Amino acid sequence: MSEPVQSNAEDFSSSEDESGSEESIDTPPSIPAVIANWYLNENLGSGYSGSIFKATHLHTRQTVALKIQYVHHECPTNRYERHLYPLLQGGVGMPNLYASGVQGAWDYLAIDLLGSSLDSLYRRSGKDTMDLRSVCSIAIQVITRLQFMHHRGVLHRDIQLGNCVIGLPPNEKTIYMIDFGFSKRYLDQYTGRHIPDSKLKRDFIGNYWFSSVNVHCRGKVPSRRDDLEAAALMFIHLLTPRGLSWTRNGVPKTDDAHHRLKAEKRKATPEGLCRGLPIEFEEFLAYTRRLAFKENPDYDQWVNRFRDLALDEGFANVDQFIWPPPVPVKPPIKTINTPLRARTPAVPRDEMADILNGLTNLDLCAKPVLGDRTNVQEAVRKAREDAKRDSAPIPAARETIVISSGSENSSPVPAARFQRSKAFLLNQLAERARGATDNAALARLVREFAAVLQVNNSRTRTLTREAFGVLDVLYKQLDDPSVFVKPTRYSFNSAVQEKEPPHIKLGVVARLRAEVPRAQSNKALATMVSDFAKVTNKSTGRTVTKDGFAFLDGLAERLMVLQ
Ligand SMILES: Nc1ncnc2c1ncn2[C@@H]1O[C@H](COP(=O)(O)OP(=O)(O)OP(=O)(O)O)[C@@H](O)[C@H]1O
Repeated sequence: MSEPVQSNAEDFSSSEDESGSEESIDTPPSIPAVIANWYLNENLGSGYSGSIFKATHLHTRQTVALKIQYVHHECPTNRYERHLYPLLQGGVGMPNLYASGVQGAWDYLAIDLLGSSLDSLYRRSGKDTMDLRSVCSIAIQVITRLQFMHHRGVLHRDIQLGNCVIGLPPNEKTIYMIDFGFSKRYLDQYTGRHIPDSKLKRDFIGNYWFSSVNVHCRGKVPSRRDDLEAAALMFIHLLTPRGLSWTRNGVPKTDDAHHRLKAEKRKATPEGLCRGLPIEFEEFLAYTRRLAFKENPDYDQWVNRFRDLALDEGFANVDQFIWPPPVPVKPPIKTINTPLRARTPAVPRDEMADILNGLTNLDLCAKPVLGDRTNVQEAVRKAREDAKRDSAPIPAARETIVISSGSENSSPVPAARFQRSKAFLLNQLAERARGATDNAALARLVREFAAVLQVNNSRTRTLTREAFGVLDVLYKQLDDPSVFVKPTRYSFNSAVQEKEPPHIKLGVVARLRAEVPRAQSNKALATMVSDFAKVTNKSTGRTVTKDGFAFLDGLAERLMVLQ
């Protein structure tokens, strides 16, 4: 899927012939059966500048991966790699280096023998996306690996799926970083100073698919932020059917094709790339792009975000990469927190016909369904009753306040009493949203929802569990009106635990506010409701901001248009 930019994988043919080459130094000799003390077994893979063999030590019988390279290769990466390995020894997911040297025409590195790369696991799965659990595990582990490498003063500079491999049993749940051929120290070994930035455009080092926009498209000097941006693109790629758009035509063969690829990569925004994905991915990519050249990334924050996302989705032991992914015990429950794309398993073609036939014969009974005009009569009658009930005055003795559409000027109510009333009102709203049969009814409910939140009392502007309940029902109705699930508690609980800087919320909510008038379908609105709930959920105090209320207004208006 991805190749280092100089690549055109070169094939060395394996042979028992140990004699040196008579030919020019441009032509590598045949690979011998033994290099130093290592007997070469099968070829595990070949990269741009060399090959990897499974190899056995002639005396100790230790088995390793032997990375060999012709000494006169134009890109002699082993020569650099052997100096980087010692800096990385001892870290989780960092291969051990057992021996290295040059024998005859061959420069070799003996490292831990590891398992399959993420690239080959993903390809062999035959699915058009990877499951969210696996991607969360990958995110947690890869960010942690980069944290370690950066802590040791080393940049990877070639993050890609082929360079992330799993261990062999018993380490098969650990992801290892390999291929430090393009790696570089970014801290001076004597002074500890960060390498300087430069205005000069430099030659590109990295890979076409995931190298950052700054490095790939603008010729900037790579730093820590670029390793993280590449990782973010890799995670998004795994969750995107058929992958990131610029990866779909294969490796560019001409300069023109390469220019087109760079233009496409440059113009892709985090929002555009992550539509329908859990908000964490978009925010992570945006975060990596905001980092300054020398800035120390907040790795822990992002590891925690991906871990919490996985917990919210009900995945256990997510720090471990388990492949193939464990089958969920229960079918996943869809809530406002459920990503739309990532949780939708790819359906094989032959199963699709059965599913469509099943849908044709589906008996929906009398259950009102948005958009299904044949079974709404009963629901319309109920809606009319609801509307009548809404406009009727509420008995004074009842412990609630009157909220009707746009009633922002309600008289102040003592806080404790209002909190109780608010919960009651929100539960009522959720109940009515559940029975809503068209977008106009939902639009009215959204306005009422905003009105309940906006009553002149600062405590009421926060999203309580009941408020999340309303958003959950709304999301369900917009996303898939034929099924209803009860709102889950964990969205509220996790909101209490998590604190995010407010600026993160503002960015997303402002975008939602700007985009809602252009939403093309109820599904698109459902995604926005989900994003709104999540970002408010994960922000300090769960406060609904001005942008948040503007978003709700826009949502109500859009629902009226999309009837
Ligand atoms: N330690 C290892 N254990 C098992 N297989 C490995 C190991 N290291 C590498 N491989 C396999 O060999 C392939 C090439 O390895 P690597 O990326 O280190 O070589 P390279 O010549 O630098 O390649 P590239 O041209 O992709 O940069 C990997 O994708 C992987 O499949």
